[in-house]
Amino acid sequence: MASDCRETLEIVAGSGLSLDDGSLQNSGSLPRTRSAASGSTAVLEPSSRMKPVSRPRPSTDRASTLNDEIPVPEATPKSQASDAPSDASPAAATRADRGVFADVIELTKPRIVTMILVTTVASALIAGSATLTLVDWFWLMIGTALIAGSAGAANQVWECQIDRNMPRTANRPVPGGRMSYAVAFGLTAASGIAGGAILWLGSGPIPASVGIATWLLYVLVYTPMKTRTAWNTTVGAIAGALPVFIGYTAAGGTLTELPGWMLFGVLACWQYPHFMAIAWLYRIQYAKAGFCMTTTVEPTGRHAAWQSILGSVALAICGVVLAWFPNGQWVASAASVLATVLILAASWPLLRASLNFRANPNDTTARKMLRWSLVVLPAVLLVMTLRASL
Ligand code: HEM
Ligand SMILES: CC(C)=CCC/C(C)=C/CC/C(C)=C/COP(=O)(O)OP(=O)(O)O
Repeated sequence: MASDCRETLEIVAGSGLSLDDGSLQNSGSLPRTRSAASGSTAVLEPSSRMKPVSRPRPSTDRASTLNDEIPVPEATPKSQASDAPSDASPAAATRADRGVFADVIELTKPRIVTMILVTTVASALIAGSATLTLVDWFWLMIGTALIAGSAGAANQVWECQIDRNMPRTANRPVPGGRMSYAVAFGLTAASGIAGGAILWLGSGPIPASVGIATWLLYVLVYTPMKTRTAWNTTVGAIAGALPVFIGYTAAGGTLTELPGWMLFGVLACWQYPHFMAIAWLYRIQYAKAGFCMTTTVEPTGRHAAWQSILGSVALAICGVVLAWFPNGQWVASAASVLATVLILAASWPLLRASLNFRANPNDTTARKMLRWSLVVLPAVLLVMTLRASL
C-alpha cells in the first residue's frame, strides 16, 4: 500500500497532471488513466485542462472548502494585529480575548474530545459506575479531556506546515499564524502533563497509562504515518478506541475483560465508516497536501466503501456480543434479545449509508455516512450501557 500511495501522490503533485476536482464532485463516470508502473487506477486530467489556481482566504467553513484549490494562507502574526491603531478600542480587545480563548479550544480538537468523553462515560458505566463517586467522575473527565486535548494539539503542532496546504485545516491557530509554535507547544505539554497526572492521582495508574499510551500512539505513530501509508487509518482507529479503557479501568474493570474489548471493537470498527466518509469528502485536499488515505490511493471509492461496510457490520457484531455476554458470562434472557434488536436497529442506518455509498460513491452519500456515524455511535453506546446495567 505504501508504494501505491507514493505513486498516486507523485502523480497528483506532478506538474503535468492534476486531480480533476470538478469531475470528482459527482463521480458517476470518472475520467481515468492507468498507471504504467503499477497498474493502479488514478483519476487524472491533462495539464491543458487544469484550472487556474485560486487563492481563497483560509476558511473553516467546511461546505465551502471541500476539495477547493489549495489556498496560500496570509499569516497575520499577533504582534502585527495588536499594533494596529484601529484595534485599540475595548470592543476590539474583547474580540481579541475571545479569539485567543477560541484558538486555545480549537487547538485541542474539541468535537473529537467531546465524543471521546462520551465513550469514556459509557465505558465507565459499563464497567460498573457504582464504584465511582462524583469526585472520581470529575477527575476522570478532566484528566481524559486534558490528555486527549493535548494529543489533538500535538498533532496540530506536528502537522503545522502540511495543514497550511489544506483549506480544511489552513485556518487552524498555528498554521493560520494566530498562535506561535512555542505557545502551542507549551499548551500541549502543560495539558498533557496535567491530564496524565490527574488521571494517575484521580483514577489510578492503569487508566493513566492507557491515556499516555494512547497519546504516544496517536502523536508519534499515527501522525507521521498519515503521509506514508493508508494503513494510518488502522493505527488511528486503535488510538481512537483505546480511551474506552481509560473509563473502563477507572471504574474497576481490567484490560482483559470481554465487555471492555467489545467496547474497543465498537469504537475501532465505527471509525472506518466515520473516516472513510471524511477521506472521500476531502480526497482532493488530502492528495494535494501529500496525505496518504484510502481514497487517494484508490480514488474510485470502492475500497473506502468496503471498509465502511465491513466496519459497520463488525461494530454491530461487537454490540450484539455484549448483549449476550453483558458481564463476560453468557446470559440468555429477554434483555439479551431486546438489546440485540436495539443494537441492530441503532447500527442499521450506518450500514445502509455505507451500502448507499458503495452503490454510488459521491459527496452526498459520503456526507450522509459521516452524519449517520455521529448519530449511530452514541446510540449504540447507549444501548450497550443500558444492557450492561441490567
Ligand atoms: C481513524 C480515526 C479517525 C480519523 C482519521 C478521524 C478524522 C476526523 C476528521 C478529519 C474530522 C474533521 C472533519 C471535518 O473537518 O469536517 C473528524 C471529525 C470528527 N470526529 Fe473523527 N476521526 C477519527 C476518529 C474519531 C474518534 C475516535 C472520535 C471520537 C470518539 C471522533 C469524533 C469526531 C467528531 C465528533 C467529529 C466532528 C464532526 C463534525 O464536526 O461534524 N473521530 N474526524
Ligand atoms: C486519551 C487520548 C490521548 C486520546 C487521544 C486520541 C485521539 C485524539 C483520537 C482521535 C482519533 C483520530 C485518529 C483523529 C483524527 O486525527 P487527524 O490527525 O487525522 O485529524 P486532522 O486531519 O483533522 O488533523
